[in-house]
Amino acid sequence: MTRIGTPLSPTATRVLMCGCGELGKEVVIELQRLGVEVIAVDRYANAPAMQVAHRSHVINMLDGAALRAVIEAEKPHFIVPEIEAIATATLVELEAEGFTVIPTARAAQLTMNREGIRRLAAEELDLPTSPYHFADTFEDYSKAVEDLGFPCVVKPVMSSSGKGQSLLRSVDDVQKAWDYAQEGGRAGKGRVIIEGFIDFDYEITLLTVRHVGGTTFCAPVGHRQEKGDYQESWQPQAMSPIALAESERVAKAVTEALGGRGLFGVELFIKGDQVWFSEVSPRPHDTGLVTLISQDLSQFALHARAILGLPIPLIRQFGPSASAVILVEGQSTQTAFANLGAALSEPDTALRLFGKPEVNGQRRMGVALARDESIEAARAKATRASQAVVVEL
Ligand SMILES: Nc1ncnc2c1ncn2[C@@H]1O[C@H](COP(=O)(O)OP(=O)(O)OP(=O)(O)O)[C@@H](O)[C@H]1O
Ligand SMILES: NCC(=O)N[C@@H]1O[C@H](COP(=O)([O-])[O-])[C@@H](O)[C@H]1O
Ligand SMILES: [Mg+2]
Repeated sequence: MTRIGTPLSPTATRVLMCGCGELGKEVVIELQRLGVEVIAVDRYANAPAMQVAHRSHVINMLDGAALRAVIEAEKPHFIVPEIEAIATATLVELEAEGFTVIPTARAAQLTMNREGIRRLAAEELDLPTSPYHFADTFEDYSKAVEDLGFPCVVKPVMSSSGKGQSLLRSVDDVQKAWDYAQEGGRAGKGRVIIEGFIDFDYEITLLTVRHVGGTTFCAPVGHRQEKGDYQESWQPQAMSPIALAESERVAKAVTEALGGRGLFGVELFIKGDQVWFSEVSPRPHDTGLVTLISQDLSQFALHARAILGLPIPLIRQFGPSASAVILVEGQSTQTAFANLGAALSEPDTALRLFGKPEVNGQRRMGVALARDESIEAARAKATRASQAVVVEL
């Protein structure tokens, strides 16, 4: 479809975003720039993407009937999942009824649950992954830990941003890691994955876009995670030509298997020339926030173009760039961000403040962005900008 109508008129091109966090907000801004009518849906009011959409709905997106009701009422041309925790079985049904899900309903379904995507990658596509087991009971989980040995990693099968995830170093960690995984899953108690620990040199996200003209890779994004949650990312990550070629092979295989059009974040672990597939987001990736300063077409602009069937002839990379998150800890519904003059005092810096309406515990509320002459300098600059921001609860 290369035709875009007038928003709020009978010719409108309508996109419904399922999930309205910081990633969705930037996608919505890109869609708005192209004159798309955007309907935003999430579990709470005033979510970031709702603040830049034409209208919004607050529903429990894990409730298939509620999701169906909104979609049938809004009749979007494109349904764009932004988080994993959605009633994806309903998306599969809606797709069969003629709706278009980005990239595909099956991709959303397979990646909602770590088991779906892991079995596809390791068992069907034969891609290298960490060794793994799934377990539903403490007993099976203990056996799996014993089999894989220490260190190993346990995660709820349905979770993201490291929620419920633990690194087990010894038998002393077994019980508390289980308890945390049972609390941390987005959809409540249940199955976990236990993975052998990969002692990688570095990890990357290979942003891969499937568009009308084929598949294009962005320059690799390196990142640093703490407790399963991203702290900083940079682009380009230096890689050996062999590791890069292998990364692109893996990314191509997994995105081709998921199909459809859109931007994917393929997470890979690298040691020397060796590459392991970890997981994939069939949507923009948090570590890809760096592309807001590192590329002429950010991952969000690429997603918008791919969704709408618009060409992507070239992605221009602007050189060493970095992002550093702004995490807020505490409790507030009126967080303020001060000292912004200092945060933005250096050239080639930028900030995104997501406008999340509440913090209760720890929450990513913004990100600082920077470009410089080297990755080291860009990382240091982004971190300085992030740390300069003074949070008032
Ligand atoms: N098997 C493993 N070996 C070594 N490190 C791992 C392993 N699994 C996860 N990690 C580390 O934990 C991080 C988060 O893991 P993972 O991506 O599976 O969690 P997540 O909750 O899906 O996070 P997100 O939603 O942010 O992608 C990884 O990026 C990596 O740094
Ligand atoms: N790793 C996945 C990720 O970063 N997802 C992003 O975080 C939002 C949820 O934030 P919240 O937990 O603060 O509501 C999601 O809506 C998405 O934008
Ligand atoms: Mg991940």
